Parts: sequence; C-alpha cells; structure tokens
Amino acid sequence: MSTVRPRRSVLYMPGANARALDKARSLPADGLILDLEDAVAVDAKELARNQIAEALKTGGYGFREVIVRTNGLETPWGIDDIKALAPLGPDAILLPKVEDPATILKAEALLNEVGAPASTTIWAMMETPLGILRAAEIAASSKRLTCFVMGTSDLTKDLHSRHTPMRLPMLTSLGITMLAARAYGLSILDGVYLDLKDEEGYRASCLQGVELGFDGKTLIHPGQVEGANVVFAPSEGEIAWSRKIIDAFAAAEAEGKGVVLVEGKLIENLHVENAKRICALADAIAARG
Ligand SMILES: CC(C)(COP(=O)(O)OP(=O)(O)OC[C@H]1O[C@@H](n2cnc3c(N)ncnc32)[C@H](O)[C@@H]1OP(=O)(O)O)[C@@H](O)C(=O)NCCC(=O)NCCSC(=O)C[C@H](O)C(=O)O
Ligand SMILES: [Mg+2]
Repeated sequence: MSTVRPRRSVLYMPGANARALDKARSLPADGLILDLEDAVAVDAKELARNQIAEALKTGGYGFREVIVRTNGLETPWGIDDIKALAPLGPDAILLPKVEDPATILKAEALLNEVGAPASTTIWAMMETPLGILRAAEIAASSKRLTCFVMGTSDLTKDLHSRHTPMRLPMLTSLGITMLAARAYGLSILDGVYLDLKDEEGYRASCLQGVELGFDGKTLIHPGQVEGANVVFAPSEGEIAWSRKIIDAFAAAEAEGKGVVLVEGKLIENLHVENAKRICALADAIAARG
C-alpha cells in the first residue's frame, strides 16, 4: 500500500501571494503547495521565499500537508530555496522538472546537509519528456522520494500536444508515470485543470483521474477543492462493499476457504487487500472531520 494519507486535493499558491498563504489555513484542501517556481515572477523570488519562511514559522495549517515547490536546482534560486526552507520542516520539498535520479540524490544530500527533519520528504514534478522516459529510475532513486506530481501544462507544451477533454495526448505520459509510481510505492497526483469556469469539464477530469489510479489532483483555485475532495474520496457504496467483503472473506478463511462468493461475485485475497486500502483511506478522511 503506497499511502493512506488523504491527498485528494492539493492546492498550489504563489509564494508571493500573502493573502493566499494566509487563506490556505482555512481551506479544506488535503495539501498546499507553496510555490516558488513558475507562479512567481523573477523579481518576486526573494519576497516569495521570505513569505513562505514566515508562513512555515507561523504554522497553523493543521491537518493539511505543506509542500514547498522550489525553483530548479540548476537555477540561481533552487539551492538557496532548499537551504532557507527545508530546515523549517515542511512536509515535503517539491522539485520541478525532474529529469534524472541525480537531481533527487542532490536534493537529498542538501536536505541532510542543512539538517532538514527526517519527516521532510521529497516530491518530484514529472513534466518533461525526458523525465517521463526515466520515471522508473527516478522513482527508485531514494527512499526520501514519496510522491510524483504530474505537470501536465509543461508536458503539453513540450509534446506540442493540446489540452483535450479526454486527454488522449496525455495518456501515455500519465500511464508510464503511474506504473513507475506504483512499482516503487510512491503516491501520485494528477495535473491541474486550467479552466476555472468549466465545472463540468473539471469534474470529468477528476473522475478520469480516479479511474487512472491517481491519489488526488493538484489544483489552482480554492473553488476546485471541494470537487476533488468528493470525487477522490471512496463513495459510501464503495466503503459499504469493502467492509462487507472484508467480513465475508474473514469468515470464509476461518472455515479454511481461500475464496468466497459475495452477492454472486468471486472475492479473493487481492480484492480484500484493495478493500482494506479503501477503508483505511475512508477512516483517515473521516478522522479529518
Ligand atoms: C488563478 C488565480 C490568479 C486567480 O486569483 P484571484 O483572481 O485572486 O481569484 P479569486 O478572486 O477568485 O479568489 C478568491 C479568493 O481565493 C483566494 N485564492 C485564489 N487563489 C488561491 C490559491 N491558489 N490559494 C489560496 N487562496 C487563493 C483569493 O486570495 C481570494 O481570497 P479572498 O481575498 O479571501 O476573497 C489564483 O487562483 C492563483 O494564483 N492560482 C494559483 C496559480 C498557480 O499557483 N500556478 C502555478 C501552479 S500550476 C503549475 O505550475 C502546474 C505544473 O507545473 C504544470 O506544468 O502543469
Ligand atoms: Mg510545470
């Protein structure tokens, strides 16, 4: 099981936007990405870093995971971003445009060097053709790497493809990265939906994300949080079915059987494993209140 930590809704906000950093303390998002990279203009990089440092020191984000997206390590800011912010103990440092295992290992060495707590993990943006082709090597590179985040805007640009309703041009990249994440026990989050006015399209993209296996979706506006929280949570029906087959299988096992029929459907251990994952996720969401 890769994770039972709910990551249904993970909201980006520009580190230069003090109002957003504050407002995030009251939003029902499972995670917050405090961004230093593409949402922050060059002239505002230092301001954004200082404001994120203040936000981390002040805290108050409660159950929400707090992730800092740094600039790339090869840019003039990336290494200083890590040096300044990793010691303050965010839940994760998110590296943009990761294309090789060496980048993860370099970030890991930096985290150790600056004394970041062991609880600060590394997340990687998967958003370039080379990064996708090396997804498995990257996923295997470090135990400190715990999550992939799809960067579908950068990918669409680099592939010269288009944003389409069912995302056919994106499916190869999503699939390859999904395989790598699951093979190495990482969480994986879907990319952002850019059209804030298109509620129907947004919901369809969340549903597609669930079907593809994503743990949740990255978001750009508070108005998207609730939709993702609903669609990426197990439904009442799924929870009830999961509890039912767990109980039925346990009873069958007690009689020395390895399979059981529930409502005419064959249930084996693999279904029970999945049912336990669903129940653990549902319990973790319920504990959030
Ligand atoms: C898109 C926005 C610029 C819109 O901002 P705004 O015009 O302020 O929206 P609203 O007036 O509707 O805002 C209402 C209130 O909500 C707050 N707000 C808005 N957005 C956020 C947010 N992201 N986080 C927290 N709070 C937010 C406003 O302050 C208003 O609050 P109040 O004053 O109380 O009314 C804006 O939403 C925005 O900047 N979004 C994030 C954009 C971003 O971070 N982009 C980069 C990440 S996406 C990416 O890079 C993907 C990847 O790399 C790839 O390649 O795919
Ligand atoms: Mg990007």
